[in-house]
Amino acid sequence: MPPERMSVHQEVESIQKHLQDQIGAKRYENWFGTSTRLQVQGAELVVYVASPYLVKWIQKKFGAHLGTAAAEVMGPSASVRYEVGFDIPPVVPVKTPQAEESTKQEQASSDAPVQVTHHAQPSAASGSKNQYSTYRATSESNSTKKRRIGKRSRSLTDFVVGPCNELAVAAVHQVVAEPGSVSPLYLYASVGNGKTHLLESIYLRLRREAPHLQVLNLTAEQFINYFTQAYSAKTLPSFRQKFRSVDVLLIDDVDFLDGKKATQEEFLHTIKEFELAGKQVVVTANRHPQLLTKTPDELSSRLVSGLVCRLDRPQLETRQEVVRRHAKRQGCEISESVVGAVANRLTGSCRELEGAVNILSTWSQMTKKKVTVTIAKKLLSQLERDCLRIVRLADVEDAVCGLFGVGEGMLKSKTRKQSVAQPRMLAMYLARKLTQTPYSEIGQYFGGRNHSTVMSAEKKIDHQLQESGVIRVASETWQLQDLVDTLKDRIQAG
Ligand SMILES: Nc1ncnc2c1ncn2[C@@H]1O[C@H](COP(=O)(O)OP(=O)(O)OP(=O)(O)O)[C@@H](O)[C@H]1O
Repeated sequence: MPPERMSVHQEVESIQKHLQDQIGAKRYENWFGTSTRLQVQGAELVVYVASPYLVKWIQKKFGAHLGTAAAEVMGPSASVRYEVGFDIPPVVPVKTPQAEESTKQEQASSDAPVQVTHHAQPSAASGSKNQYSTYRATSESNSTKKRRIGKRSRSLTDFVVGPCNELAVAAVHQVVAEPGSVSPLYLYASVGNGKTHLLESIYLRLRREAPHLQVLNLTAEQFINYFTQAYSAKTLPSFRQKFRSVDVLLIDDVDFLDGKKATQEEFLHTIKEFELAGKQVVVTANRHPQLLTKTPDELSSRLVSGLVCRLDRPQLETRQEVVRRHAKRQGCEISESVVGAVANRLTGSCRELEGAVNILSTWSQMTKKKVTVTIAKKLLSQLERDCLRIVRLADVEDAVCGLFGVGEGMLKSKTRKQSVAQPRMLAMYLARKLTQTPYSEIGQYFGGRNHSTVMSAEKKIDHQLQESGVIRVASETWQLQDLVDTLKDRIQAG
């Protein structure tokens, strides 16, 4: 019988001890004291490192030691994976047997017996084995997102495909089958509809099926951080070399770059290099490249030059399947009527659906009762009441001005210049659709205009939407539907 394994906490301690013995206490303290953390996950030793530069360094200098220590403590099939993250998790928690079990279940339900950047060598075999490195950047793009370290990885098989996202999913399959063939791939959607999930799926698939490729997965905010750090430290050449030497670049939330001139320029050069080398870039955003209004034309036209796919809000069948699968993952048994009740009620995003299932599941665990349709409806109406956001006219005004770069107060001015009149018309339309405000009050708000002006704005935009029309503002032409969807999402998200 194989010897029983220690707890993960003991294993980490033991690996740390082995490392100290191999490299000496001082070097250990220097390199593994504060800027690196170790975690044991199943048969993997995960080495969390503070920056991509450090990853290379740690792999080169200590890859073999880490491999040896992992093999000694966890057994010869142990493997070592490196993760990059600003939010390095605190010292490894001691896992309870239940936690261990749930980790195993999560791993089993994930696409991957996800695999590792390189296998640990039981003997003094080397970091040179480690001819490929797959980074995973793990700090978050903005405060609204949770960090991904320790979170369930989201795989392609977990992703529910429906008419709302099938083109995007087909493109993702193409990217993993032949990296570089659809580049740049630009995926955009409103919040919670699968952008990050698809990016992570690409990362996982490539790590498993093309481990020789270097894949860099990070958020646009991290890109900015690395860039500004390199800029201040005068290490831009090394930054460029590191970023441009990877084979596949995955960047989440590129809308975050909007208006950040210096980083946009750097990003543009990065994309150009990738294009020249026939390498793959995949980016996600909350809107079409054309609606990145503070982005230079050269960059937005690069971004549309590959394939641009929208992930629409999920239709009923997709929502139902998301609910079923998430309930199953939560171990929460729900009937088809409950699935229907949730999916009919929440139409916005998959994240919303998962949140609702979490509430039902928690209720069921706490009360030890099965969720009925009546209970589900009651819990969901409480949820809706708590989350209800009241849209004000000023929210509409802010969102429209922000998107078109119209100065404060201009929508309320008398000017009839097209660059202001068109956004104003759109603002009136959105005010009518998203608030309960009467026509006369909307007219009053936007510069003391008559109620008939608001009525005609509503009618005109409705008509143009039916005709799949475009709207011209200044020298730009916009797809009206995209514009309206983007603005609605922003206003409702607050
Ligand atoms: N089609 C889908 N099938 C299954 N799960 C999905 C699908 N779309 C989204 N989800 C789930 O919904 C949650 C939110 O998705 P994700 O984080 O990818 O959203 P996002 O589009 O990146 O949102 P944000 O704009 O906030 O970054 C995740 O848990 C994800 O796994």
